[in-house]
Order: sequence, then structure tokens, then C-alpha cells
Amino acid sequence: MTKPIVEIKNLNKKIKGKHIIKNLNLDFYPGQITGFLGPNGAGKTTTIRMMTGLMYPSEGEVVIDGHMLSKNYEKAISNIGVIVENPEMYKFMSGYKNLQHFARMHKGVTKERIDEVVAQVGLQNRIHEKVKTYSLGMRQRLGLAQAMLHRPKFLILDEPTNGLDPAGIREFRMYLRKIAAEDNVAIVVSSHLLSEIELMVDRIAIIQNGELIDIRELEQQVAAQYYIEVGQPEQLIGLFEEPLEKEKGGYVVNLTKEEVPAFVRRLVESGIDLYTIQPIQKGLEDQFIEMTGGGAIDAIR
Ligand SMILES: Nc1ncnc2c1ncn2[C@@H]1O[C@H](COP(=O)(O)OP(=O)(O)OP(=O)(O)O)[C@@H](O)[C@H]1O
Repeated sequence: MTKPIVEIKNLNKKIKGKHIIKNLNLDFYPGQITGFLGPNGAGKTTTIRMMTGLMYPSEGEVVIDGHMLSKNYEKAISNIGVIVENPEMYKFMSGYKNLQHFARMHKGVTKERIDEVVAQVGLQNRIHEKVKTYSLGMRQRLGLAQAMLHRPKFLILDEPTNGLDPAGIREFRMYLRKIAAEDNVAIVVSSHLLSEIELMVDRIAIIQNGELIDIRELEQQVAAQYYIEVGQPEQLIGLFEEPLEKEKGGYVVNLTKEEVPAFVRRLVESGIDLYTIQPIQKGLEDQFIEMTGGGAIDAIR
């Protein structure tokens, strides 16, 4: 396996005698998106504050690209990009001017790099308009562009989908995945809502009462079942060995993706009209209930 870009080692935080973060160990890998999940008050913000050097751990260490945050702050922190809930932008300036402004805070951010991040978040057509004319989703994407300007190897997003509608979340998700793949950045997305990040992340780390209670990579969500609607359902019987289960006027068939073309060919050859064929995806919530009997889900509700 590739080397982690960020290592959290035995992190502890005590405030006024209260043990808020307990022996946290967690690594982040290039190109991987991790969901940092936990109920309100679990300790996500406190952990992020320690990862970004805004708070000292009581014990333990954060190592970023081989640099210890406590000993080599400048080098360690130069590899991080952060997006907070509502990125601070100058609303009366254009998106482009905002990026130029933030680019000055880092060494070596060229005009080409600005254009590159603008394209990465799909804001080319609106970048010269004032930020106050942007939708919330566009502002979030501008925040993403800003955080990526200096080519960080580790990107932290604290509750990035707050306030976004489902379409906005979907869009944001797409850009985030693109950036993780194109720039090979390790990304951590904190949230207290499983449903908002489940399709965004490759694995999740669940924290509760300051303790990491579960960490697991999500299976690639490959559908093994498809929902179909056909014109002549009575002809299906006898044609396929698998029992066909009826649902909402259509049928559920057990198929892998590879088997779909042959299945469709067989329908056509048998004179059956196919109106719909749709993969049935299993959500993370279902996976978790299957895997844990509901324990981990209960923890984050
Ligand atoms: N400065 C502080 N003094 C005392 N307690 C604190 C302090 N900062 C955080 N806490 C406590 O530590 C715990 C973890 O808080 P934290 O903000 O990290 O949780 P969180 O997971 O980010 O929650 P949320 O989703 O609500 O932001 C909470 O019980 C909080 O009350």
C-alpha cells in the first residue's frame, strides 16, 4: 500500500480535566477520500483543529508528509488545504479576483494554476462575475478552488455540504472526486450526516465520545441486482433460471454488470420489449446494518 500522507498518532486532548479526544490513530492516503463521521459533540472539530495546528494536542502527534506539526509547523502546514463551513470570500469582488487575492498568500501560485483550479471546479463561465451573484454551491466550489491553489497534498473539509440542496451536494461530490483523482490529494470530509457523504467517500472513520469506534473502506458499490420493466412479463417466466422477484410493477433480477448485455440480448431475441433497466445500489446505511447489525449506525444517529 502507498505511504500515508498524514498520520495521526495517539492523539489526545484534555480540556479542563475533560478527556475530549482519546488515543486517536488515523492515517490518510493520497487519492483517498475519508469521511470523518460522528454525532454532534463527538470531537470532529477538535481533531481538525489539532490537524491544522489551531490547537495543541495534550498528547500525541500529527505528521504531515513526514513533518511533525509540533516540530516543523511551517513545512507541515504548507501541505494542507482547508475549507471551512462557509468559506470567507469577498462578495463584491469576482471569483477570479478572490482567487488572485488568496494566491498572493502562497509562493509560486501562477496565473496558469488559477486557471487550472477554476476549470477543475467548473467555474470557467462565471469566474469573472461578482461572488455575490453566485449560488451557495458555486461559492463552495470557489472555496474548493481556493483551498487547492497551492497544490496541497491533504485537503480538509469541515461539514462542506451544510446548506446545500441535494443537487448541490451531487455536484460538489463530483468535483471533489475529480480533484482527488487528478491531483492525488488525500481528502477528509467531516460530517454528522452519513447520507450526505456516503457517495462522496472511499472509507469512513466514525468517532464517538472522542474515540474512533470504526474505520472501514467502503466496497465499490457494484450493483448485483437490476430493476427491469418489460412489455411482456409473462414471457420472462421460463426464460431465466433465476427466480424473478416482482416489485412496483417491474421485476428485480440478480445480475452482475458483466451479465447485462447478454441478458438484454436474450430479451430482445425472445421478442420481449425492455422499457427500463436500472442498477439497484445498496446504500452505506444498508451495508452497515448488514455488517454491524445496526450498532455503528445507532452510534451516529
Ligand atoms: N474549549 C472547550 N472547552 C470545553 N469543552 C470543549 C471545548 N471545545 C470542545 N469541547 C467539548 O468537546 C467535545 C467535542 O467537541 P467538538 O466540537 O470537537 O465536536 P464535533 O464532533 O465537532 O461536534 P459538531 O458536529 O457539533 O461540530 C464536546 O463535548 C464539546 O463540548
